[in-house]
Amino acid sequence: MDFLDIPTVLKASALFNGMAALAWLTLAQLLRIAPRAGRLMAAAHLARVVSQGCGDCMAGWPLPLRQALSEFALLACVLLLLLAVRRMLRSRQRPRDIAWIGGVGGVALGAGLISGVALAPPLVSAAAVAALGSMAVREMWRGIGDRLSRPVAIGITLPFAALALMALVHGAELLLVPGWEARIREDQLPSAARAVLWFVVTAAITLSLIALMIWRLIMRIQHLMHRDPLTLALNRRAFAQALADAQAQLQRGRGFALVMMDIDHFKQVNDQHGHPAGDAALQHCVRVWQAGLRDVDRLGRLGGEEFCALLPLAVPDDLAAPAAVAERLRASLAAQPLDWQGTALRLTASFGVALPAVGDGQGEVGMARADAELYRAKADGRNRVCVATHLDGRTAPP
Ligand SMILES: Nc1nc2c(ncn2[C@@H]2O[C@H](COP(=O)(O)OP(=O)(O)OP(=O)(O)O)[C@@H](O)[C@H]2O)c(=O)[nH]1
Repeated sequence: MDFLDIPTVLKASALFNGMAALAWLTLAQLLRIAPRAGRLMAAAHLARVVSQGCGDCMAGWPLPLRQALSEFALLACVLLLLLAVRRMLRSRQRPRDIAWIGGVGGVALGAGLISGVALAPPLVSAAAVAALGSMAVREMWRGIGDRLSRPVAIGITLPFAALALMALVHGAELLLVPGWEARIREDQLPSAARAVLWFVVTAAITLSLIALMIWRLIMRIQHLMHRDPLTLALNRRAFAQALADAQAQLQRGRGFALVMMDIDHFKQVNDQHGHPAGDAALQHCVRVWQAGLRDVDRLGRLGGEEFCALLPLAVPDDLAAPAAVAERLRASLAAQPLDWQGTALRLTASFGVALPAVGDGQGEVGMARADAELYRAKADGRNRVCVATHLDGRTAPP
């Protein structure tokens, strides 16, 4: 690479990392987009600048000081990067493992620098970067592997795999290729090709994190579009879409049931305890019901205190299964009063269960039948489940 000299590459890399840190800070502080992950990424980029000797602004500094700063900054950079990945993926994993690797790596680095064995610090750094890089690959894959298309997930994960691999290869060459110790002692710069490769990997990692952030934003927007803001159940429009999709599946033999539910005497909660208590009651009911439903079930808020659950069925015509689910939901709500400012508010709800009709594009027939059963449950005294008596919803609506 005759057209590129190493100091130029290092300066370009320092400039890129400085600007990337500024961009992440702007996103985090001014726009409040992924603020914690953004701050961690900004710190990681600044650590990267230090690890590369800030372009060549440390040129006049004593070699041991430069080496110590560079190795510790590289370790810090990769630690911060992994923390940022976890924040971006909203991982609940505690950072204890990262703290351990950071602590052990830091002590080993310190010992290596003090020992005067020239190969020790870069070897420790390479091992730590390889370990942290592979952790990032594993976590990235766990977080997005089955939520994004395969090529996109591979593309986003690849730079972290490249980081781990390059650190491994560097560790191996330190051990196996003669002459490295002398090069480190004489403070020889890496080749231009090597410097460019590291620069490209750093830039690719930044792009991966940006892609992750955009994906998170899209997920957030979709969440806001599809969810009722108070209870986080599906909103009416999203539920209608889920129902239309389920109706389409019904043609292919995949059955489902509708469970319409309505909180009993909800107006009294508002009237006696105030609107905030009513809001808390709605949230409480959804919490209790969601806990009793499976991941494949969809719970939607149709409006006010009326909800509907769509339950995919293993056996298409089996009304007994959704009836049992509705009974369980009824019983669990009745058994778990809401604690409202020290007062136990006993809440109950009425349920109507029905099967959908084939060929009913938007599912209106099934909804009407479940609604009729709900009406019956209210009329029969509330806090009960009523199930459509005519089981064959496919051919003859009642
Ligand atoms: N706090 C709160 N109240 C709401 C919300 N949406 C609707 N409501 C109230 O829900 C109440 C519904 O009352 P009704 O339709 O009379 O039903 P109910 O009192 O539950 O009586 P039954 O259904 O017959 O048992 C009304 O007072 C609405 O103002 C909301 O988002 N928050």
